[in-house]
Amino acid sequence: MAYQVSPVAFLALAALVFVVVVRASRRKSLHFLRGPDAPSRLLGNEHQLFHQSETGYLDFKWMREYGSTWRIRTFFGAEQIMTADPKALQHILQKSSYNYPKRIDMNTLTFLQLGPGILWAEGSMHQRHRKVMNPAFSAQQLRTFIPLFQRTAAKVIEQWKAQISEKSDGVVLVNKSLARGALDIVGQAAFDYNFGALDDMENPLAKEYSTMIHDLQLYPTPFTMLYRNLWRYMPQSVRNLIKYTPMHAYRRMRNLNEMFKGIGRPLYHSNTADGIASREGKRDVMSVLMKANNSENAGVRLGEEEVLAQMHHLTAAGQETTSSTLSWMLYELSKHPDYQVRIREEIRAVRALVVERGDVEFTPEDLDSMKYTLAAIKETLRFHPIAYHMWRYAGKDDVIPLSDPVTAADGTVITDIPVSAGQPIIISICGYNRLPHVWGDDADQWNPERFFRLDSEKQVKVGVYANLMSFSAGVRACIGWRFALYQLQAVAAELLETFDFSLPDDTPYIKRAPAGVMVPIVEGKEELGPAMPLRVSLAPVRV
Ligand code: HEM
Repeated sequence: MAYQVSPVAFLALAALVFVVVVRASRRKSLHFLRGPDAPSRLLGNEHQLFHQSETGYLDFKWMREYGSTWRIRTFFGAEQIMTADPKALQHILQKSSYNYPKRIDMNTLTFLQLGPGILWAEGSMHQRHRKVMNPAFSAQQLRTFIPLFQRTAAKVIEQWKAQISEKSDGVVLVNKSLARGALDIVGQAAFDYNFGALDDMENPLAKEYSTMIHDLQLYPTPFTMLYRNLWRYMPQSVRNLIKYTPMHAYRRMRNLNEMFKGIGRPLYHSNTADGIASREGKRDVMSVLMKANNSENAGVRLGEEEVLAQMHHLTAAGQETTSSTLSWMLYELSKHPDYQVRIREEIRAVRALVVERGDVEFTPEDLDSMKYTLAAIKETLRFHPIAYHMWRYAGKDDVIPLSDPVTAADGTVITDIPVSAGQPIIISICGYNRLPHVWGDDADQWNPERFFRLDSEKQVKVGVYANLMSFSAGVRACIGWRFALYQLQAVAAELLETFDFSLPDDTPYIKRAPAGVMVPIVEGKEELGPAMPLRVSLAPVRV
C-alpha cells in the first residue's frame, strides 16, 4: 500500500532531520569507536534494541565483539555511546553529579506516565525532591515496614494454598499475586493507603498496573519511536502538551494519572499542617515526607502537584521492580533445587531460634543472618536487573575515562572518550552486571556462591548495593534500595519456608522481554501478558 504523506508532515520531518543532522555534526565524532552497523538510517539501532529477542541479548553480543564500550546509532544516523565500563559508569553516575541528565525523550515518557516527580526531576529540582524524600528512606524508618511485608506474604501464601488445592498440576502464575502484593505494600508503606489488590481481583488500579508496562512500552512501532524522538527537540512548554496526543496510549496514561490524583488528593490534604496532628505517629513515607516538607523554607518545599506525583513515582518505581525480581528469584530457584533446599534449611534454622527466644516473626537482624538467601537475592538482582538500561546525555563537553580500554577501528587502544555536550549515552546495567572480570568467568550463569568468593576490594566502586548496577549509583541511585531489599528478604523467607517451587512439566521458556523494564513472557503464550508459571507445592516439613 502506498502511504500518502501530507506536505505539513513532510516539512516537519525534513525540519527534524535538518536539526538532528546539524546538532550531530557539531558533536565530536565517535568514528574511532567500533560498533555494529545500524539496520536502519532512520531508526539507527534503537528499534533493534527495543525488539531484541531477549533483554540484554544485543548488549552481551556487542560486548563480546567490541569490549565494554562501543558505538551504536540513534535516530537519523546520529552516533550514540553504549557502555558497561565500570570507570565510565562511576564517572557518569557518581563523579559528574548532574552533568549527565536523562535523555529527554525517555524522561518525557516518565513525565507522561507519572507526572512531575523525583524520577523525572533534574538538577536543582531533583536535589529538592531528594532532600525532602530522603528522611522517609532511612534504615531506621524502613525497619518499621517489616511486619507489613510479612502480613502481605501471609496473604500470598493463603492464596497460593487455595489455588494449588484446586489445580491438579499445581501451576501458579506467581508474578500475578506478587505484583498485587507489591502494590498493596507500596500503597501502605508509601502513603498509608490500602489498594486491597490481593483481596480484590477486580481492583481497577491493580488491573491497570498489571498490564500497563507490557501494553505501553513493549515492542514500540517505528512511528511511536520517531514521534518520541521528536520530543528531544521540543521546549518543555510544548512537551507539556504531548499528553493530549489523540491516541489510546496517551488517553490511558492521562487516566492513570487522574486515578492516582483521585487517591492522592485527600491524603495530601490530610497531611498538610492542619491534618498533620491527626497523623502523629504515622510512619508511612508520605507522612514523613510531609513533615520534612513542612519544615523546609517555602522556597524549597514541594508543591501539591509534586507531592501527588511522588506517590505515583513511588508506586511505579517500587511495584514492578520488587515483584519481578522475586518472580525471577523463584524461577532460578526452581532451576536450582539444591540451592533452594539449602535456603529453606537456613530459613528454618533461623525460625527455630526465633521460636526458642519466644518471638513469632523474623526481625531485620534475623533476615540479615540468612546469608544464602541474601546471596540468592543479590545474584538475582545481578542476573535479572529489572531496569536494564539508563538513557543519558552529556550536559557539557567532557572526557569519559575507561577502566577497560577498547581497541579502536584503526587498531589503537583507547583509554578515554572525549564527548561533546548533547552526546547521547546508553548505560548498560545488564552489561555491567555480566562483566567476567568483575563477577567471574561464570558471569553468564546464575550462581549465588559467587558472592562468597568475590573480592570487592578489587572492584571499581560503582553500584550503591553490592557494587551491582541494578539500583544504579550516585545522586540518582534508587532511593528505595534498602526498602526493596528488606521486602525481598522478608517475603522470600516466608514463601520459601512454606512452599517448594519447581518448573511446570511443559518447562515453558520464560523470555526476558525488553519493555524499558524487563518483563517475563512465556514464549509462545505472549497473549498471557507478563507471566511466570511455576509449580508450587507445600514444602516437606523436614527438608
Ligand atoms: C528490586 C527493586 C528495585 C530496583 C531493581 C530498582 C532500580 C532502580 C534504578 C535502576 C533506579 C535509577 C533509575 C534512573 O536513574 O533512571 C531507581 C530509581 C528510583 N527508585 Fe528504585 N528500584 C527498586 C525498588 C524501589 C522501591 C521499592 C522504591 C520505593 C519504594 C523505589 C524508588 C525509586 C525512586 C523514587 C527512584 C528515583 C530516584 C532518583 O531519581 O533520585 N525503587 N530504582
